[in-house]
Amino acid sequence: MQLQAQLKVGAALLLAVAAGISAYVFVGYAQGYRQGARNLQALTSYDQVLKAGNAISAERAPSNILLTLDPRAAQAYASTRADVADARQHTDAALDQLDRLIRARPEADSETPVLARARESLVKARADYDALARNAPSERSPQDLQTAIDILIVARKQLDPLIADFYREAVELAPDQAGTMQMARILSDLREYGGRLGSMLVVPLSTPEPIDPARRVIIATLRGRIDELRALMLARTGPDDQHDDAIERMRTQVERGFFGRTLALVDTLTTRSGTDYGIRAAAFTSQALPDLVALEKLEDLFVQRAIAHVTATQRHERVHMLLIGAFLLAFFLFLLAMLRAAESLVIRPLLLAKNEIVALANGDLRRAPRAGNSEEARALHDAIDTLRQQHLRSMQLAIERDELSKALRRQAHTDALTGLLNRHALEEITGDLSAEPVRLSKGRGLILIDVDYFKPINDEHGHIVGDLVLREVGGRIRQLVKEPHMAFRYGGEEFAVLTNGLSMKDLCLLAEDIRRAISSDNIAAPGVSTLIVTASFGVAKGNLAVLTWLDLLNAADAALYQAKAQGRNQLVAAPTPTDDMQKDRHMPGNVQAR
Ligand SMILES: Nc1nc2c(ncn2[C@@H]2O[C@H](COP(=O)(O)OP(=O)(O)OP(=O)(O)O)[C@@H](O)[C@H]2O)c(=O)[nH]1
Repeated sequence: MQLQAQLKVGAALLLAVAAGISAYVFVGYAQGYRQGARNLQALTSYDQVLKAGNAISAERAPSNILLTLDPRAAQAYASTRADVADARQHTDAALDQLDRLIRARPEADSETPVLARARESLVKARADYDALARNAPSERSPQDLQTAIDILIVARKQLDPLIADFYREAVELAPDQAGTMQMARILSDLREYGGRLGSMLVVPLSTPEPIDPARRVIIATLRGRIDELRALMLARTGPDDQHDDAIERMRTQVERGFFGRTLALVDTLTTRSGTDYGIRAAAFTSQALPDLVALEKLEDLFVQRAIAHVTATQRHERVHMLLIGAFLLAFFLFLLAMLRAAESLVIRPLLLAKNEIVALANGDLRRAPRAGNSEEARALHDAIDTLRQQHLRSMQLAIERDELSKALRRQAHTDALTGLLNRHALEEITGDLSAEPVRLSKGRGLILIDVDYFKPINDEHGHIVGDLVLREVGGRIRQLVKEPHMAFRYGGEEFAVLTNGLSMKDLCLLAEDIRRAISSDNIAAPGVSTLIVTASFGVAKGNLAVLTWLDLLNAADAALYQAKAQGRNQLVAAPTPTDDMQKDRHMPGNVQAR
């Protein structure tokens, strides 16, 4: 597999593993987050049902005060009526909000019957209150007053199952907040029992009349219940309880107000046997109300603390989910960057290096553009450069060797004295004449030239002059022999001209030109005034009788021999089958057929 593909597969595997681990952790946090959302919903419902309960409880205070007022005392009556209207509006809003929360829950599809019953009781209680309030105080029977008060208490009681349900649900979902929520419930109960306790005194105080035994039993029961709740509250407040300044301040206020002042007043009033209570119902209610409100506030502080805790946990889970997502994204980008870096730092330089090496092997010595700045890429390119230098050197060496061998060849084929090709060169063309005869191509012709009476020149003028004569004769031959014909020094004072494509007639004309060129001019030599040499020529051409190089040489040699024999300074053409018939007609000047 290619390195690039391997890297991609590796990166994909790494990404898959990272994604798997992240997904596992992410799912954990997501579950926590969802759980947090459910906890928050449960806590919000619990908070709202407590608020609704408190609202009904709170509605009692202005309603009870209204029952103590005379409609004719218009200002006080109207003001309290407005308070009642506000309280009712507050209760309705709280119940509506609770209704909405219940409907928003996945399991609920309509208003709970509990809530419907609470609303019914409220409607009825409010109607009773309103009917009573319209009458003059003297026309309000204590019995009717108590009935209206009781119905309002019943309305509040209707919510108890809902409070219990939501409390249980909230504790189950967020057990770590159980203590806080229990505190809230205790405070809510305290607020209700405190309110009911006050309501039990409204009729005796407003009539006024002595507290009847039945009412005393109820008051004693409520008082006992309040003490129990207080004990429970104190038991729940341990040294490990979370410290919270706002809660502590409110707790102190509750201790002093509700448990101190209000309960002491209730206890004082309930121990009276006559009707001289020393305080009117409205004043009593107004005095007790802030302490009941403090209970509500303390309860709310506890619920809000639990909600804040769950919200913080949920935010924490969300931050973790975002962090995991960011990590995955960063990891993906990192892998992508690594892949790109590997491609530009490793793969591209490798591919370019491969191409460069292939080009080098094919003889392309050009430098390729460099790729990759890594030390390894540079080292690779340096190595290729070294290879290129070596390749260049060996190519130069090969060229030099080639030129040298050409020069040697030339040297081996050149006669040092005349500069003409030597006999060895001729034999390269004609082959080894002593071995198997080599067939001659038809157009070939040969002129053998032998300087006449050369020995006497040597003898008379010395070898140096003899050499000079040979050089001059060779030069005059070269002047006349052009491509494709070739001139050779055949040996000693003998020369040869090898022709190609010439007819016998042209061959003889060439030989005659050479003969005249040799003999026509004086050869200048130091110490010699007149030096004219002649030469004899034997001319032969491939024909029906001359089929091999040996035949050609023998034929030319025989013709030369004849030219010598006939007096020298002439040329003799070797006979051909056709030549026999036409010899006299075509032979130029000094030419004779043998
Ligand atoms: N200076 C010189 N003389 C050479 C060279 N090669 C051969 N010779 C001489 O050439 C002479 C050839 O003489 P011969 O073969 O007798 O021929 P000739 O004197 O030319 O007489 P014919 O060919 O019969 O006309 C010899 O004396 C050789 O020594 C050479 O390279 N330089």
